[in-house]
Amino acid sequence: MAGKAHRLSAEERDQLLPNLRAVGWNELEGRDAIFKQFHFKDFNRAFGFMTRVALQAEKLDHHPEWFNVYNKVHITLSTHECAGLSERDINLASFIEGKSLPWKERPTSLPRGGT
Ligand SMILES: C[C@H](O)[C@H](O)[C@H]1CNC2=NC(N)=NC(=O)C2=N1
Repeated sequence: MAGKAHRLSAEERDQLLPNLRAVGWNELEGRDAIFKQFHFKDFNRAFGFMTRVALQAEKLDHHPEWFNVYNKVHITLSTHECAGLSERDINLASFIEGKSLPWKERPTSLPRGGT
């Protein structure tokens, strides 16, 4: 991992977060982190998704906080090193939204607070 993580500036957030908000990521209240709920057809698809994200997380040396029950995966991204949102979180979220997901297995996101 090149360099130390720094918390995103207001300008960086203005530039980087709208794209992620548009696909269902939200900023948490009370913590500098982003959150999204994924909903898959079944456990196999949820776990396959988690496996792809896990392998990429290892590559990036940047890991999600997540929770899985059956076909639901809740993901929180934040950088412990700087106690907040950094570019690493944006990179991991971008991967999650893109290359990790074969088209057919793209999850549909749930509104926050959904079940
Ligand atoms: C030692 C190792 O580089 C660090 O603990 C990495 C691993 N994965 C990480 N993941 C996240 N989300 N934040 C970090 O600061 C972080 N740091």
